[in-house]
Amino acid sequence: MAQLLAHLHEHASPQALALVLVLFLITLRLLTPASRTEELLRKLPSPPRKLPIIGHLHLIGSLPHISLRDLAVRHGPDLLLLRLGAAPTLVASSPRAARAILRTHDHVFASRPHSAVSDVLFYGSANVAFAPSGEYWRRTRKIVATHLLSSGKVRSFRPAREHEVRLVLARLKNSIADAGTVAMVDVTELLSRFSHDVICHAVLGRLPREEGRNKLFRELFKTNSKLLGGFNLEDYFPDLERLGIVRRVVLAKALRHSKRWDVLLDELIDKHSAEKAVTEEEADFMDVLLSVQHEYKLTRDNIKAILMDMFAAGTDTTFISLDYAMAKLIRNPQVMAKLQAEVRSCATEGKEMVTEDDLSSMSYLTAVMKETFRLHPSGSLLLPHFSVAECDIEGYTIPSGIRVLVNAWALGRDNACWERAEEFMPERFVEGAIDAASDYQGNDFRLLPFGSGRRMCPGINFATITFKIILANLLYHFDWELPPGSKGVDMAEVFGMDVHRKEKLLLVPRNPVQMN
Ligand code: HEM
Repeated sequence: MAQLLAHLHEHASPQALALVLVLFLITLRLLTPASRTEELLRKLPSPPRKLPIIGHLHLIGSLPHISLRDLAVRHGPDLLLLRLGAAPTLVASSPRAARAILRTHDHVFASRPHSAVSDVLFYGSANVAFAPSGEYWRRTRKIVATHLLSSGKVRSFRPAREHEVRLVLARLKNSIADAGTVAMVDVTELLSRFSHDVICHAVLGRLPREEGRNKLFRELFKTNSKLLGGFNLEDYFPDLERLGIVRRVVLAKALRHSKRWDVLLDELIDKHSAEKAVTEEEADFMDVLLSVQHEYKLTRDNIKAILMDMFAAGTDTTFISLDYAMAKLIRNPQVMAKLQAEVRSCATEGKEMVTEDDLSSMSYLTAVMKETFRLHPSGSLLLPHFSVAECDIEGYTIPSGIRVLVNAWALGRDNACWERAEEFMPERFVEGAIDAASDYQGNDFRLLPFGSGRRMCPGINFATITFKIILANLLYHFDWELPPGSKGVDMAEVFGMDVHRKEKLLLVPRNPVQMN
């Protein structure tokens, strides 16, 4: 069969190839008797209009977090089973269901489904984020949580973050000086570059900053996101992978791309190994990983996969949240004014910049951040989880081997959980308000931008301090407006690896008239 498909791929039209695949999959399905898994799945709430082969895939639009919320409202508000191709996928859309999956039965759902693209990009899914649960994942997660992203290590990167903030401020001041009249700034690009540079600094900070290296990382990472975020046929039709042509056809691009990463990471590891030892405070992520390599039995490929994870998990997520925050502030001038007043009140005369010491007294800044996470969690469906045993939830038995999505986006907008759920209202989180006690640390199952439980994001401290320090400084130093003639901020979204705004955020920064 594999040979036949390879032959067809060379010589036949795409339509003929598709027809052969469809016939093959139908035959395979008809020949397979209904299993216990299938019997359990049939009891779960599921939308009608399932089509042969593709199942419910046609019901998932270009913005899956929205389609899934709408399907849940109609057919399964807590749990909903979808047949996405050959991959049964359970969607949790209520705080109760999210709690059952991420807390009560966390040990059952803490694995990840297999992804052929991730296998290629991350040296056999040897990164933390896509590794299946088990001894390797526990070991690498421990390294990341205790050595790279512990609160002490995150604090030690304070000079690096403040350095990157200063570079952004200098760039903005130059744009204003150069423009003479109105300096239009691509804020989306500015924030994306900042988030990447902060991670590059943390990962490789000890090496001299080479011209163009961070840009190369940004380019490489963009392709990663496209490859991981796209519709990967083999994730929904695992039979195709077993036929062997997937590797040759579908994954060819991922293979070529992974070679570029491999060369770059090898070069950087060699440079680090050649340098003499550094103190604990000076050590960047690469130093730390090399220093624990033997203790944790890491191969060179393991180290590369973990390093790539830092870029993959830590850059777009942070910049997308910042981009939404700025967009929301522009659309809500009274919130912008209130936040700006708080940030500026911390400034003593002639203060060069807001520092991380100042942030602890800015409670409204924290409220704005929470509200941004509530409405726009960049990982709208978290990362997919995977069940490794049977377990009972809400009167249903969920079989082993099922993909599970938690719709964090839907939780944050649930009218039954939040007052005026669709409104950007940071006031809900300030002291004395109804949701003041709510946090994003995985304890409030209405607000899960970082997930909860064993697979919860280990980068929360890194992400939130990065978010606050740049936002506070952007508002401290500049007043922000839409460019003349602009019709407003377009909030249209695109779904990829993360959900993000489609259009660039173009704004005009102005030096404030007077600062108190
Ligand atoms: C605003 C920024 C961020 C958001 C919204 C975010 C969100 C998330 C989410 C939703 C998950 C998946 C949780 C699950 O599957 O249940 C995750 C996993 C992860 N994040 Fe973050 N993240 C952010 C920043 C970061 C940063 C800065 C880093 C590291 C530098 C990081 C490292 C990771 C890693 C390694 C995982 C995989 C954990 C595992 O599978 O065990 N994240 N993040």
